[in-house]
Amino acid sequence: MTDQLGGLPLRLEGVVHLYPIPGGDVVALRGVDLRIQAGEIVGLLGPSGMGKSTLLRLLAALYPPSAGRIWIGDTDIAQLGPRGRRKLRGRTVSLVLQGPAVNLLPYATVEQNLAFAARDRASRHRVGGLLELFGLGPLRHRVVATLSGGQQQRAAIATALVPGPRVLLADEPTSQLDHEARDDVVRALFDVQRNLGATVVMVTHDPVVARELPRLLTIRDGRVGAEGRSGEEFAVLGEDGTIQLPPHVRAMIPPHSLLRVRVIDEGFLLEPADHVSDQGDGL
Ligand SMILES: Nc1ncnc2c1ncn2[C@@H]1O[C@H](COP(=O)(O)OP(=O)(O)OP(=O)(O)O)[C@@H](O)[C@H]1O
Repeated sequence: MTDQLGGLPLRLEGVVHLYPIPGGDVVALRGVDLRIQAGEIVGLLGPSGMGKSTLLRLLAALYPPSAGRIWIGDTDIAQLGPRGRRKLRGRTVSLVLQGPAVNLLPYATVEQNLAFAARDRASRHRVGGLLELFGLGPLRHRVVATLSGGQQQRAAIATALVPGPRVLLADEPTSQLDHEARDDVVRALFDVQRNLGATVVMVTHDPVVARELPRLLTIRDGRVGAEGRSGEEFAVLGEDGTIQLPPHVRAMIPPHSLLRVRVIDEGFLLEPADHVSDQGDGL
């Protein structure tokens, strides 16, 4: 048995992140507002290059945001120095990077990998339970490099959990896996949430994995553009009142069009001003 880890809530307000490059900055995130409850499991979706991995790396306290606030529980990462962030990474938050092999020592056994991640008595105590929880007991003496991709990924998740983090972050944990291995890894991530109680945030491109998740955040143009719950997609109203229209609606109207916001009994309508008739017919 493995003790409950107990998840922490995450809160982001106005998070902006720039990467300085010669000749200018790349704006990876341009105002992310987001709340994730303690013990939730959430997916980050979105087109390539829209900021998903940046968001995950900021949550992992790898570096501070260029602007904005990121709370993990009661701790604002933006206020921490390198030492504080390192401490948080070691104990409170764990990141499983894309490609299971990069998270593990390939020529050590599964058990040795977990044991190396144990820094104190409590985490050493966790190793046996994690091997059991992720079906790694029979593989404990196998050298990591001899395992399949799915087995390596389960070992990477178990290793990330040894320090007892309360938030687990995973960057495309099922990429490069066959269907069976993918399903095993998804089950393992649900175990982290359900059995250990940790908060889980994962980036995924896989629609099958996305369908399993109760909450999906779509990152578009460096913001949370949309949110899916129980198969239905919603636009998200930012703290500053902005919303992103869904791509199929954006395709109907050119950028910089004027939109009229009309309050009606049931809510409101957005009307492209060019197409509004004298009678005021909307979209
Ligand atoms: N270290 C870096 N230096 C400069 N630019 C970067 C760096 N890392 C990311 N970027 C840029 O920041 C933007 C967001 O990148 P990010 O990797 O967060 O997107 P992503 O949504 O995770 O993409 P993918 O799905 O392809 O992994 C992109 O324009 C990317 O080129």
